[in-house]
Amino acid sequence: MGVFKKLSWYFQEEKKRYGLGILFLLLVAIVNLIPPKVIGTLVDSMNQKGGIQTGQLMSLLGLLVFAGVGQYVFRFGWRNAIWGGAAKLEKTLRTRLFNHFMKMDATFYQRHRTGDLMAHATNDLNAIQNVAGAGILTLFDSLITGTTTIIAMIFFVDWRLTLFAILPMPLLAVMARRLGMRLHAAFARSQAAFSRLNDKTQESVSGIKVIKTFGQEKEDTADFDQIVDHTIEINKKVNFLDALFDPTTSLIMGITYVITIAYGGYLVTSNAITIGQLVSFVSYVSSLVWPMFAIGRLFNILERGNASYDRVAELLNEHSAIIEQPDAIAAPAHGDIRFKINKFAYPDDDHATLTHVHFTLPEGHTLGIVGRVGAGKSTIFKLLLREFDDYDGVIEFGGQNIKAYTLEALLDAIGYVPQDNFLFSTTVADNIRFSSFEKTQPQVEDAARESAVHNDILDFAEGYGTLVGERGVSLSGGQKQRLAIARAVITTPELLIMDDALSAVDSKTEAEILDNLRQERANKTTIIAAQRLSSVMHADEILVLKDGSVIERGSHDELLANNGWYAEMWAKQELEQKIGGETVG
Ligand SMILES: Nc1ncnc2c1ncn2[C@@H]1O[C@H](COP(=O)(O)OP(=O)(O)OP(=O)(O)O)[C@@H](O)[C@H]1O
Repeated sequence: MGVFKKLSWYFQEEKKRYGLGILFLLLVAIVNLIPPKVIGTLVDSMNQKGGIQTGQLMSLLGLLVFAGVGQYVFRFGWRNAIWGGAAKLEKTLRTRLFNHFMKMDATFYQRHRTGDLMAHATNDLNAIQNVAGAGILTLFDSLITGTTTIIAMIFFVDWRLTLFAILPMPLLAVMARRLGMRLHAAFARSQAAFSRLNDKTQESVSGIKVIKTFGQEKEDTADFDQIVDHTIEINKKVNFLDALFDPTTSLIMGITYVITIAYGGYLVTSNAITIGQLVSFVSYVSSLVWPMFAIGRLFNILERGNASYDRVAELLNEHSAIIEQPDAIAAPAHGDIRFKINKFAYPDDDHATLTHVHFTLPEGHTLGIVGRVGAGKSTIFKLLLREFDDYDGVIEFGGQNIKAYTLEALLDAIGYVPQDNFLFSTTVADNIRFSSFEKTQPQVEDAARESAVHNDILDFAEGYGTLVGERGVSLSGGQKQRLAIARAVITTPELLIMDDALSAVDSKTEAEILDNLRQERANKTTIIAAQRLSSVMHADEILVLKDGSVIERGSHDELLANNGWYAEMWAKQELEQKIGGETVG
């Protein structure tokens, strides 16, 4: 019952709706008492000498029609109120959870796996919704129907018969609870097996090219079959337990009917009750099956809901480490960038990823950052984007600490092209105007021209209207990178960050894009991280990073004259270019 208390804020908010729902449940329970009573009276009247009078028959039939119509209306009423309340709760929690996910920082996503977060957003919310729907229904319906039926049995028939007849009923609740628990555990295993099967299917389908290239079809199919067998085995257990419900209910109800007929028959023969009353009683007994059964089910619904509520509440209680100051600057950031990091280590990592990385980037200048894989280039960007706040040092944008801005003001000023691009399942045009949907088609096309992807887009079957992403056409790595650049440059950001964003385009296209950027962004600041040195050779300053520290810095010419790592790498890449090889890092 604890989960009802935890959800009391919601029931409080929706007390009118739930009050109405419960009132309708009560009305349904009351009209439900009419048909058995009417049938009993009919039997008794037909048993009388001279049979039933037409007038009496008509009024009894009228009562039955009234009960039928009443049930129709009141059932609609409670369904509307209670199921509607449950759906509204799910929507409220879903929106809250989604907004929370949006607010959380990078460490949160490092702590929680995407699959788990998705499970919370689907299964857990479903279980909580069930408490506000089926939970409330089963609780009140079983209480109301159970009580009104027992009262009717006592008043309309006989209290002793009632007492004997309901004796086996608690067994029904116990059975529903115990079987329910076992079924729940089996169901959880079945869900886990199903997730595994899902993962496997997704992995095999998306990795089909690799599987075929390596001739692993047989092995993969065998692996798949094994997982399918395992899933079926577990589901058999679920079906077995599920199949026990009906026969067990029938058995317990059978015992109840035997007691009712035996003792009720005795009461009829001893003239304590009439035949009609016994007929009514049998009908009332069958109305008690559901309430008893429901009480057993209720515990399972509440238990699942409770565990799910705790998991969701725990997630919602986590706070982002990135906190905006109450008086944060909301005006978009612009101006020089001063990056002065003495030390930064990722959370839960003792080892410093950046040490003494200092640079000043005047507004309108371009900075190049090069270095081997894992040198710390992307980490610099993560700090600029305020994905992590916990470092020794300071980062300023336009003379203000970046932590002094609202996140929106900071991020609006930055156009970021990450290493791994993500395209949404929508049109090419909408992917480009992702951060600002008000951009017009000509603006979208300008951005595409600037990133040298316009002609490629015109070659697609439906041009800018072509669907990309999961359900769309497959794009080459270079096309994806250029679309990501277009998405970043369309807002003409104060600071453009390109994190190895040209690695998949050929040298000619790279030169074209860099040339466009120099022209279009003459007064704007740009930072380019790259493995290929030709991407940064025109930068005003280039930093060479090694193990998170700056080991060389200067312009392209200065670095060549320096004869260090940069000069050596340049010579190597020049040679590769000449012999037509690929870039190495
Ligand atoms: N979220 C993280 N948590 C812990 N360590 C991380 C995290 N991200 C990166 N690292 C580590 O920090 C170091 C620097 O990584 P970073 O991605 O900044 O390098 P990089 O120079 O951008 O390399 P690449 O060109 O491959 O992206 C690496 O050793 C990496 O393993």
